[in-house]
Amino acid sequence: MKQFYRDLAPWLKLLLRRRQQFLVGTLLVWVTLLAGLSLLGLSGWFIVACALAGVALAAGLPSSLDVYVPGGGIRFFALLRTVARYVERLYNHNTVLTLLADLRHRVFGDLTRLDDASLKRRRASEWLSRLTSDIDNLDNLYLRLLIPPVAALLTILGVSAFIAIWLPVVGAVVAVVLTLLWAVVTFGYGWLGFANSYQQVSDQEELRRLVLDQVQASAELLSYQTQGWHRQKVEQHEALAFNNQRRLAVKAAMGNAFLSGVTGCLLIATLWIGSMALSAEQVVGPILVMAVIAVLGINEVLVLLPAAFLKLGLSYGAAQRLNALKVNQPVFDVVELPENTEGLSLQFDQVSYTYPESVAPALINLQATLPSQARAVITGVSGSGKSTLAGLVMGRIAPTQGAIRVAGISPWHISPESRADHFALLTQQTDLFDGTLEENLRIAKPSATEEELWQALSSVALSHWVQQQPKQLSTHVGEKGQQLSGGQARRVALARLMLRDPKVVLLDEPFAGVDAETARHLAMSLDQWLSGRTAIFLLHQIDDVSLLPNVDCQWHLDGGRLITDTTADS
Ligand SMILES: Nc1ncnc2c1ncn2[C@@H]1O[C@H](COP(=O)(O)OP(=O)(O)OP(=O)(O)O)[C@@H](O)[C@H]1O
Repeated sequence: MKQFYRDLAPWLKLLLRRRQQFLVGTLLVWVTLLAGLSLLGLSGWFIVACALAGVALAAGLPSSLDVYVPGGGIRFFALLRTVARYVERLYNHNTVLTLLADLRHRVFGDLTRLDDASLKRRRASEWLSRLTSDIDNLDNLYLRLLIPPVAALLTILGVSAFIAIWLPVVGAVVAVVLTLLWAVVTFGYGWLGFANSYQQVSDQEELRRLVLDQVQASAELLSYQTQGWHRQKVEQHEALAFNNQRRLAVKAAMGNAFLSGVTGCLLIATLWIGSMALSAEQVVGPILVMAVIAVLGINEVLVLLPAAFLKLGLSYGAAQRLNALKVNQPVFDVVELPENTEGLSLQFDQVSYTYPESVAPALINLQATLPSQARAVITGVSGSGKSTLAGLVMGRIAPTQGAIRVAGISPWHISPESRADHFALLTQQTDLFDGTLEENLRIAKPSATEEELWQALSSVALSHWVQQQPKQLSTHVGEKGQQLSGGQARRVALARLMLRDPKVVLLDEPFAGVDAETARHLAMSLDQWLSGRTAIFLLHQIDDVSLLPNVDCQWHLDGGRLITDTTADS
């Protein structure tokens, strides 16, 4: 129970920061419910009173009835119910949208503070579901699990007190039975459906993952003729998830049946006790009818609670998953690198890095120094740790041991803005947006002139090709640059990088995917552009030394260890 509260507490605190809206929203729901019940009760009273007055007159007995006051009351409650419901919907929807914004802001903030290794541990679709369905489930906490039960309890107490004015015993019975019923359909049902609804969170995520795999990897599955095997996996999981949902639906149906059963019995009890009071002339007929109709209407107040509380596990599961985003988030003061620095030196001091959930370290005791404005080439076979090293230098992950320093400062501690200004990395994977060439280039420098864009394209031997395109700079590159060849897309990424003015540059396989002549062109452009910057080339092997002029250090990564004794002076 303690753990349950601890997991939900941060989100409840966030929701209750808007407690004023919560109170007004609850009050509006309460007024709407009371107006509805009052309308029902008063109408019942009025119809019976009219009928009795009519019967008395028909029997020749003197009888009178003031129809104006109750008639006015009925109109008042009818209007109040409509207006209160309208205002309540407007107000609570506004509150819910504000809360959604609060929640998204908080979760998005947590996501942006995650390091590369944590981000890579999950798929983009999983992060998306944190931002969408998990947040919606937490939002339900407010909309379905906080406001309705409070409004329902207040209504129960209000109706019981109202009945007790004429029928104290009935009022007491109604209060006790409905309060117990309220406890059962809230706490009891929360407990009853917890395991199933908690399971539903992971079921949905797993199902989404499997279906996405089925679609995304359809080409591979088709070529290996294994789409049936994978579809079977999806179907098996779907069946499990469906079973779980069915159990939850059965519980919800049983909950409603139980609720109707208890309120039905309460209605009979009210009628029975009230009839005894009527025959003892303690109460008049119309009042008894009003009490019975009020009890009848109370069903409406409670009817949504069982289904909402059966899904408590959904909100709890979502809270737990979102809480996990905060784990390992470091707390430190970020620093800025000086604006106009000439160059930045790099120092690795016994740096080791082990990925979370990995046993073997990816990098072991790296010891090296790269002076400011110097160039290094680091070679290493696939899996030797080159990308990990790049992630460390870029400050995307922090060393698990040792220290890495850029101009004496740990990159991990440098602000993201300052890092973006001073550091640049060309990764092996090309990330282009589904837009035009110009839009993709301007991401690096929105204020770039057209001349600068052409210059950058010319540096990567693409200007000629772009000039031949009908739309030139407005040529669409497609999603992830799919309308370009692999080599062209990488060159666009390189041109984008060259539009900036970073002091530390890391180039992961800059010559991959291009022919020998283009590679020479790139090497020449890079040589000029890298002058005055500190640079590291990350390569599997050196195929052509002439592509790497002016290299000061040549290092080799072997199984995560850096061998620095191969010094080149070209
Ligand atoms: N996100 C990750 N989680 C766990 N282990 C990882 C992760 N990324 C890389 N590794 C492991 O770390 C080691 C170094 O990987 P890294 O990607 O740095 O190698 P690399 O030299 O860049 O390889 P390549 O040339 O193929 O890109 C490998 O053993 C790899 O399995």
